[in-house]
Amino acid sequence: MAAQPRCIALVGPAQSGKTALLEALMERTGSGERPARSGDGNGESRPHGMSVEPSVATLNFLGDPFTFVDCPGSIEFVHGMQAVLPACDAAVVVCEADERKLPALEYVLRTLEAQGVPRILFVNKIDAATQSPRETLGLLQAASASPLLLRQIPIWQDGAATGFIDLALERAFVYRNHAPSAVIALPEGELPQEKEDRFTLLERLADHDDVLMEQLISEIEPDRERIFGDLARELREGLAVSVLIGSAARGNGVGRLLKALRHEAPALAETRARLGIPADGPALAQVIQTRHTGFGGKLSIGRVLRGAFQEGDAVTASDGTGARIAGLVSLGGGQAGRIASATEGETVGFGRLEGLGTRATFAAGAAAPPEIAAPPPPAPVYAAALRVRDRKDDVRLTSALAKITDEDPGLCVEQDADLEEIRLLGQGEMHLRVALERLSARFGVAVDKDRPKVGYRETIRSAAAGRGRHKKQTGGHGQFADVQIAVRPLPRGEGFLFEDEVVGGAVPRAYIPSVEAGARAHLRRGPLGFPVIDLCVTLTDGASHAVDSSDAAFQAAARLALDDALPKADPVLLEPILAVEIATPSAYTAKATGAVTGRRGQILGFDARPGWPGWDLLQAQIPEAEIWDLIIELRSVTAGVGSFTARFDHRAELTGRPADLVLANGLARRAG
Ligand SMILES: Nc1nc2c(ncn2[C@@H]2O[C@H](COP(=O)(O)OP(=O)(O)OP(=O)(O)O)[C@@H](O)[C@H]2O)c(=O)[nH]1
Repeated sequence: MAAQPRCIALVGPAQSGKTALLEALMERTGSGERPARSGDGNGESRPHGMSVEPSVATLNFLGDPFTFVDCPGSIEFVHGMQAVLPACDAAVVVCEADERKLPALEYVLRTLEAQGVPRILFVNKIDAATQSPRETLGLLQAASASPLLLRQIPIWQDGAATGFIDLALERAFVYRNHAPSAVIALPEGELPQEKEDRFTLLERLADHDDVLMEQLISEIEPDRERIFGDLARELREGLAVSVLIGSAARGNGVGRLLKALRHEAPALAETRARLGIPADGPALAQVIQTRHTGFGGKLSIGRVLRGAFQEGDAVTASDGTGARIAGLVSLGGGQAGRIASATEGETVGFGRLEGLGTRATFAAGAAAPPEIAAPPPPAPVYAAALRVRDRKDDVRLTSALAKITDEDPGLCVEQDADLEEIRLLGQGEMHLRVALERLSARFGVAVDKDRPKVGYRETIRSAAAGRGRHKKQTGGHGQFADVQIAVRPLPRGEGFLFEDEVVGGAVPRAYIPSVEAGARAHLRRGPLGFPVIDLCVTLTDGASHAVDSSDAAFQAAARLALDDALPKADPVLLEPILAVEIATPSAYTAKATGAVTGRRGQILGFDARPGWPGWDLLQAQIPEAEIWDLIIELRSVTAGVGSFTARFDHRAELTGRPADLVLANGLARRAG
């Protein structure tokens, strides 16, 4: 029986060569075609020179089937990896000997460590390396909680790596571009280094293997089986991380990587154990990605973690949602096309699982399976207000947005009824740009984006009185109402209060609600141009006319009375202040603090970030008006990895120059 397909994630910092590695893997295994990418069709060139979503390819190596999922590395798209990881058997972390990318590498490794995903490090771009692997390892170790095990060392000739020695195998290879490396005799000159590095590797393995420790002490040569057995166990148990070297661009080191995965990567049974899934039970899968084609077809990419699914099977997700598999398709690797069933371990496309999103766990039958935990999507850090170019597209925009947010859990949509604004929120400027390109290319909805508006309010700082007299004598029925009010400030957050202190029926009972309604409506726009809040309006006196008074007349008089009172009550702008939590490597905390204070923000304190050694969590308050591009500055001062979450906290008075600017902008907008 053929082995069950393994599913391996390719992850790592931006531009480290994950896509190049996937292409090299496919080339090496003769799986010709480029990996399938989202709905835009196979082999789409990458318009922005980076991966913006996971792409999946299946291939066969020496009879063993593999699915590789090439995950984006750029910080604005890296969240695409989160939903992929739980269902994978292992991850290959593609990285470089580049100190500047260390925080990004650490971010990826912390994520894998937190989820307990077994991992191998592939140090790429050995063709351009200038450091010895030991130096590289010293650098990279800082990013990994588990010890790194150097398993290969390069053979140098005239400053370039021309081959490598595999320390576990004790065999030397010479690189051949885009072809398997050829075995050569261990070069004499490399022997002392090889002995030293191999001993270091074995010593590390002996930390968890007493027999091996005995053998090393007694200078008995351990057999290969034991060494490979230990390497496989350490990978599975996360005790250590093997480090392989190579060049994806030249196809060097790719065969050894495949062999390591073939022999050492955990099989599905172990992945199930990691996820707490019993071996027995109905067929079970998890959705790692969702794709919508422009023509209404939804494809959920899922890994089968138990059993097998057939086309037409009824399934139930862990939240109880039921669906039917409309069709099954294989992914990439040249054989993309309809298939009748999906077997255990395979990663395939499930057609039309309506109501099931990325991360959904689903099982065959009517019973809801327990959910496989996947980390929640990242909180949005950048927003844009959307404006359709053609008003006719308003309705289509809503359904297209629903589809792109279904595909990409890092995106979300917010409707602000007050400000009459639809906002798209995501992980950064480029993330939103790509999303809008998708809206236009795939759903034919052309959209422009603006900086989101800020929900300013206004209030009053002192008490004042006002009078409104509405009187119209036209033809037959006249209109008459006279209203006297007092306004006074209320504590922040209390909103609006209406009191009636009229005595002796100066305003008839029936018209008191009219005064309140008129006041409420009028307060939607105060003297500064914004909704007025945190004030009490008291009806103190008034007058009516037996024939000419009406609900409308009293509402009009209430408005006039407010127009009289509010400007005398010392109106002031209120701006929303957000409670912000910033996560950053401690080395950049001081710079992150600077980004807060430079935005009229206030630092409340900071702490160590739980589970992230070497990181801080900074608590701050920042005005909403200043936060829209905070992420851009934050990333630029934290080697790209700083992030934040924000929520509304309170409103604060805004005075002086920033207030003048808001008011001037408001006037300019009103003028046209
Ligand atoms: N010198 C050298 N360059 C490489 C190697 N592998 C990849 N590159 C280059 O590194 C750049 C990034 O490669 P990609 O494969 O696109 O990187 P990626 O990790 O998929 O990028 P993202 O998914 O956007 O993070 C490209 O310019 C590649 O040509 C390698 O082995 N050696």
